[in-house]
Amino acid sequence: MSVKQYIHPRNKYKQPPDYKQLAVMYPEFREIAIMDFTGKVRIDFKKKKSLHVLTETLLKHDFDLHVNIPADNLNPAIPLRLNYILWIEDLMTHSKLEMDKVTGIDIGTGAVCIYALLLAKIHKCQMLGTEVNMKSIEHAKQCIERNKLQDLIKIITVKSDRIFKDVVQDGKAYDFSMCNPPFFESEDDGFEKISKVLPPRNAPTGNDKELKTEGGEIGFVMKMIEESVEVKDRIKIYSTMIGKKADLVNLKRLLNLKGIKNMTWTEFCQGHTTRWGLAWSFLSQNIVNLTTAPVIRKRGKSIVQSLKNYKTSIIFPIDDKFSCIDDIINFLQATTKELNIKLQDVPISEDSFNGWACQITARERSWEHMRRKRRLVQQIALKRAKGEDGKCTAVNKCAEGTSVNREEGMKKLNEESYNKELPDKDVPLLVCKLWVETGSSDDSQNIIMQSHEIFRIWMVFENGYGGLDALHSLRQYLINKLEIKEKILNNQSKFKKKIKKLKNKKSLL
Ligand SMILES: C[S@@+](CC[C@H](N)C(=O)[O-])C[C@H]1O[C@@H](n2cnc3c(N)ncnc32)[C@H](O)[C@@H]1O
Repeated sequence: MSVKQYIHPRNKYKQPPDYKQLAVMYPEFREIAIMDFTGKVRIDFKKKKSLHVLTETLLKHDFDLHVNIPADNLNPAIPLRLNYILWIEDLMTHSKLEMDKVTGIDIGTGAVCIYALLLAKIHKCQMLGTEVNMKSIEHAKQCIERNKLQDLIKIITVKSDRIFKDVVQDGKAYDFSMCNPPFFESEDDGFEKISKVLPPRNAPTGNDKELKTEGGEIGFVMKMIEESVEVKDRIKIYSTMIGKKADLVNLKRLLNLKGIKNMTWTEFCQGHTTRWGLAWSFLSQNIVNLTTAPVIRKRGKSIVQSLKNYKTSIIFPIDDKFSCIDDIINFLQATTKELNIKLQDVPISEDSFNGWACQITARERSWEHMRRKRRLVQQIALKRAKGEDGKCTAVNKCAEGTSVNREEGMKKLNEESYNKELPDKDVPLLVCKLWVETGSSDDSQNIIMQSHEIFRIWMVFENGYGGLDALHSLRQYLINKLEIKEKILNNQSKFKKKIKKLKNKKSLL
């Protein structure tokens, strides 16, 4: 499957640029173009100069923008920048805002103020670029003047320990903010780190000042989120690009911790690199609902599907009660604690699974006791109610002694099942892994274009004398406790048939 299929559908670089045509039209491009013996024109991506010339040529050819990228500055690769801009367009349209009327902020606009230039040129957006580096600011201003976009773009200098506070102090409101944050920790040598892992496909570009920040990318975006809580809806939609999937997962958790549920994320796929976009808003979902905004997410086969052990799942739609993975994690942690089930987090490699995993070990069918306990309490309440009506005094008598009877009953019940269930106290009843992930309700698609999101809790059997029967009974308990019986999207008839078949063969327990 081509990587290009995940690029935004309106991104013109879905089709690679025609290098031959560019070489014919632009002498500076001709200088870096290489023609092979078949007559095919290519460029050397390992040369910094070639990357800069390619970007300058594409800006000129496709957008009528005239810039020169300083030799020691970051090369703003256009297909990625365009993917981000197209997502901003989607978010604005989804929020019923017209692109030619919106005002945006580009945090850390850089020496070429690339996002501001493109948005002003394509849509006539009013843009404010913020920057800490004086040299970049000077160069960005030259780019704006050269392209006669002074009426649409303004650049301001900000202090390096602030993100929005210097920007919105004049009381002005903005429709969106965007940012390509500095990626590396101040202490890191990012380039060295990258080149140690992989021989780079493209020459690294950019200097320490524009690429490094205290706390790295995650530190920068955390500060952005903190400040956004103060600035609130003076910016309608906050957004940022993210370079590492692990950072995306942690930042989504931070938003959730702050109670910011009106959020979304997407993938920017172009060629060999993937980046992510995260957006959030403090506006009510009646005004701007990011949770239903268009997104592009590669389906990617999660590693759970390739696991050999028997597995079943609970699939249900995301709603207000369970709106993000953290809600499910909290639910599972609380429920297993209540049931005296051991739960241990399972570390997972960041690229193979976009979710959370744990291993649980149950020594007894504590969930069944819970169920019986609940039924008993319900029965007692019913009996009491009948007694209060005066219709059933005999039962009422029985209800008077309920607490004693109930405790005794439960003790007996526990003893009975303990003796029955634990043939060897060292062998657990059930060990299984739980994998929690989000996905789309339409499994037939490779790309998720709209966030009709669902939760999938995979239950993967590991061992235990309770066998698949225990796994299935715990699954049922979780469904009841989640109160999703009516909403569940996968029915278990196949599973039940399989259990029945296995039981008949006496291969269970
Ligand atoms: C990775 S570069 C992105 C440049 C450009 N936006 C792009 O996408 O090519 C990050 C930029 O953020 C700037 N920067 C760092 N801290 C900042 C802050 N607190 N406020 C605004 N800009 C900052 C850096 O100087 C650098 O130019």
